[in-house]
Amino acid sequence: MTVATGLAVATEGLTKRFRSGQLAVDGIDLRVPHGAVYGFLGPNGSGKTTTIRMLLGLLRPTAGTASLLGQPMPQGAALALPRVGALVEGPAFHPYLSGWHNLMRLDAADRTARASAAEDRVRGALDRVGLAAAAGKRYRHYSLGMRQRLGIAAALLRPRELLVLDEPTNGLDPQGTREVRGLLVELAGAGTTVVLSSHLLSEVEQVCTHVGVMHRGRLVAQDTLAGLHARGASRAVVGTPRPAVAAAVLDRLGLADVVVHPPGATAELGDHAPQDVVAALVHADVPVTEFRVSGAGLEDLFVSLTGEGFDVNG
Ligand SMILES: Nc1ncnc2c1ncn2[C@@H]1O[C@H](COP(=O)(O)OP(=O)(O)OP(=O)(O)O)[C@@H](O)[C@H]1O
Repeated sequence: MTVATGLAVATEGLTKRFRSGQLAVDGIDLRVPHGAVYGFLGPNGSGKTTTIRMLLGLLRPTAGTASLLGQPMPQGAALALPRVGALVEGPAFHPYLSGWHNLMRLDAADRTARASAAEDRVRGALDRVGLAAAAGKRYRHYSLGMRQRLGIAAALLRPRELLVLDEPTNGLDPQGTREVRGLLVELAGAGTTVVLSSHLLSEVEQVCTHVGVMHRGRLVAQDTLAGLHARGASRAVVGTPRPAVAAAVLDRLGLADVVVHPPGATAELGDHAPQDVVAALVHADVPVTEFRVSGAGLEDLFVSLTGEGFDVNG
């Protein structure tokens, strides 16, 4: 049952079908290496939150397995979760208490933490998320961004090996967004593995080393950011009335991911020189009406993977 792994997060065939019949997560194999900042990217409703809830043991999978820091979930929750900081739909903060007192309450609930150092921990966590000046303000008077940052502060009350954050910059103003992103980069620099879900391609591009792309419950791509850039940057696009023959030529040349796409075919160009590809097509009597190397980058790649545009703001 244990997922044998040296990975910070790993799943095998992780699946969730809700009682309503909705297949929210459909057999995904996540691979998050230690030290990665993993962007879990996908449009709203693609299954990110459901996956994260399963990873944290908050929701039982219908099928498949998940492991967190080498522990099978949910069975190994007691061993794994103290090493994991999570932000998922915010912890239950008390509206009439200040940020400071809310964190003191959460800290007191952690029996493994030394009580005499509680004030230092809370001060440190509020400082890190830029809420020191608002520490005395009641939670109900916090803006959405401040609430989000308090949630992250709660996740940082003790040193964590892994942070799992569901849309951590959602609802933040540009300044708050920059602060949270900076904080994530800083934490990652100190060795913390970070998994963050986002529907913002630009956010994932800015802070992540690895990316998993969700679409309708399926993980349609998973790679390093550099690897995805390479895939997005260099596809050969051939226009021809003989797409099947063209595809066979591309395949024979060793191009990866050959797709027949009438009226033409496309494939990953990889290291191949465009002129060699054109020469081989012509040599094989493929009438080439168009040849180009698509270099439109990640956004186009994601559109081609998911059939949907991504929100590129933020
Ligand atoms: N408790 C539930 N019961 C039934 N269906 C659910 C439940 N929770 C989520 N879903 C459905 O599962 C699908 C995936 O939802 P999920 O919240 O995981 O997506 P998401 O990618 O996190 O999107 P968002 O960013 O909007 O939260 C959606 O179609 C959603 O309506």
